[in-house]
Amino acid sequence: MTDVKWAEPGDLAAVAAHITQVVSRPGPKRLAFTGGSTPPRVFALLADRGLDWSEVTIALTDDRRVPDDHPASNFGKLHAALGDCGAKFERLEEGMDVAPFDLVWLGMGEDGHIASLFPHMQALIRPGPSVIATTPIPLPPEAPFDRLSLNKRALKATREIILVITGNSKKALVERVLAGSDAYPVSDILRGYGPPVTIYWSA
Ligand SMILES: O=C1O[C@H](COP(=O)(O)O)[C@@H](O)[C@H](O)[C@H]1O
Repeated sequence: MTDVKWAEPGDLAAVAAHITQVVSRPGPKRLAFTGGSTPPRVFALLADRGLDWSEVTIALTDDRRVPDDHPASNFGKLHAALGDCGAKFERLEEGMDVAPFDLVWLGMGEDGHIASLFPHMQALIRPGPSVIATTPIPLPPEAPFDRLSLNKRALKATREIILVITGNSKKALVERVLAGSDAYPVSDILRGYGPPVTIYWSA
């Protein structure tokens, strides 16, 4: 069973501190960052820290299939905040395989989706590749786009996962999963076999 622990409830500074620790380890590091609305707030904290990113490769767990300059582009937001930091950026391309990570940072939607693995979706499942095309059903009104996503195997190929959630309803969903619900995409991350997970929650 996965080793899951809750971080002390706090703000997103604790998430930035966790990522800082990983970035500050000696040697090459591979990080996968989530999409959604929370990351830019953490990117802003990281950008202010003067970290040495020269041995860091940053990938995304998922993205919307939109141009980089579209407001819904996860890559666009990542690049706007950290594009000059010195890290190498690895773009998601359908059908590609990715090397294992040191840290995978996941967010979670109100429906329990992680990356762009939704409870109901069309996904092109092919043997092998880590990056798959997905289409949520129904398309969420706030981001009605086809997606690219790391599959679960790639998300779990990491030394550790941090799951960063905000709000009481997402906290309640995670508590249901930890109490035994297998109904959500996040269930397998928290209750299947895989790397240790630290959950960061803030109101
Ligand atoms: O659409 C997405 O949103 C979720 C939740 O992100 P939030 O920061 O807006 O709560 C995210 O986990 C996922 O990667 C992304 O595709």
